[in-house]
Amino acid sequence: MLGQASQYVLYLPTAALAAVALWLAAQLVLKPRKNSLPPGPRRLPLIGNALELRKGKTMEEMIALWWEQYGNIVYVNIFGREIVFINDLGMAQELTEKRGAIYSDRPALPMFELLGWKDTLITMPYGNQFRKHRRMMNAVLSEKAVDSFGPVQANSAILLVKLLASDAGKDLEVHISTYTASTIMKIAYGHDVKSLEDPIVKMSLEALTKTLEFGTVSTTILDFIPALKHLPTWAPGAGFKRRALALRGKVELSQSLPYEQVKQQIRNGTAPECFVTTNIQDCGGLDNLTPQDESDIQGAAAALYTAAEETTLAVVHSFFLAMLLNPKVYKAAQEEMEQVIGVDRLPNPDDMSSLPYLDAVMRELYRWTAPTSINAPHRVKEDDVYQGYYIPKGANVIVNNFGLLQACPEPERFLPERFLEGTKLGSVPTNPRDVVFGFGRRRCPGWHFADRSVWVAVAHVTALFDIIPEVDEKGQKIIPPQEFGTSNVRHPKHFPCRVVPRADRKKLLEKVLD
Ligand code: HEM
Repeated sequence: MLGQASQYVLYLPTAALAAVALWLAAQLVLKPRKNSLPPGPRRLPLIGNALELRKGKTMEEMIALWWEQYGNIVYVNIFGREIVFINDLGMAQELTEKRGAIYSDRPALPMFELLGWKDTLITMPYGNQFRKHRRMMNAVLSEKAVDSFGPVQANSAILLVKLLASDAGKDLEVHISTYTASTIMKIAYGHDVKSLEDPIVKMSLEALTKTLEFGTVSTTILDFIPALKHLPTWAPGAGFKRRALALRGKVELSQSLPYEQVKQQIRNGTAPECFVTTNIQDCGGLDNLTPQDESDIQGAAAALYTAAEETTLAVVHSFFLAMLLNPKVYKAAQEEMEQVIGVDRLPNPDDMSSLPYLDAVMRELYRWTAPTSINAPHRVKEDDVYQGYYIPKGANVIVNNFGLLQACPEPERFLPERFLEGTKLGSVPTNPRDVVFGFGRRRCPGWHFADRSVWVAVAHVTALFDIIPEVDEKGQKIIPPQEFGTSNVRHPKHFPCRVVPRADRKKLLEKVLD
């Protein structure tokens, strides 16, 4: 008979084998290997799927192709940058909300940094500084706080009405842009804006639009091959760097100049109440500001304008196109407004809940426009497993907002009825705001404010104006095509139209213009 100790010796190889088997099983179950990455196009060594990008004209087209071929979760690797595209609302919410602790980071955005955007929430990694900026923003942009902006938004709406009445909407985009700038500049810096010729707005707008020309955030050449930022400016292929550095001075000035203006006003005792003054006071006043406080307040204020301008413009501009192409819808919205608030006063946000048809128009507007067709990337902080798929640490999870909002019958048609009767809704969520403003802990902090701004503009226009086709030299109506650009924020392409006072609202309009 063997002693106890010898028995253990005999069992050792078996135990070791069992341990190895268990370890292997655990690796397979808990940490699926690379071959269980989500489906996606076949990758080539080093360049991964870079050649795939030739197949579609835009990122949206590429994603649509992959979606069709591989399903709701697609893995793509471009020069080592791992991207997981999500084409399903439930998946998007599960990952970014329920697993928000690890799905709320942003990837480094070297092109943004090269361009001089600093301490801006939009590109900030998930961490303490992120939480500080979200807190600063929530203090002024929460649903409750936004209630207090009623007078600012009403004044900006009057400015929009005046501009539209001045030239029958000939410079439509300029007027909407002025409207957006006037609300956000007032809130951020207490700065009154009457036109886009305002020097601060002019500079900020140029910095923003030229930045967007560099490509969709996180999908520029530099985002895929960050090492390219070290190319000397004279090198062939370094054109992007020369252009970026040429713009950098303007980007930096667009952040510092309005901020310095408020500081000067504080010194003079003339500072208006606004985001910058409130935050300087919260830090104990000018004398107690640390350099990091200064950089944070400056960056956060600039982010307000940067994030608000193009997005709000895109949605309000799309409203004009939608109403021009769908006169019956517009007529129905006007009739509802007439029945509910009459003809003697202008609508205000207190009327929102009494105008269900207009609300359905707003929902369809967000769906149809899909202003942020590709959501901003959420970087994964740790390896994860989702539905058996391995999601590697560092991957960028990008939700295909456009795809989610197109998942209904006749997606190209503007049909507010979808949201009233639930018909032709397909798998589009009943509130497209749950998609267009993003997800989880990175969801747009300005969304209450943005939604109000869009509603106030849309309601004022509906109350006072008709939107009719322009005519050509032969007197024929020009019906523009339903076309959108391909930039980061989805805008309608320029289209002609006339915005004329409603015949039976002239008195009210005169009162407004007085
Ligand atoms: C219709 C207009 C707007 C749309 C469609 C929109 C949409 C979005 C989306 C999709 C994101 C990314 C969310 C994510 O990563 O999941 C975002 C982020 C952001 N938005 Fe908006 N937005 C709008 C207006 C505004 C306004 C008016 C403000 C400020 C007053 C604002 C401030 C921001 C900021 C600061 C971020 C960055 C948040 C972060 O990274 O944590 N946005 N927005």
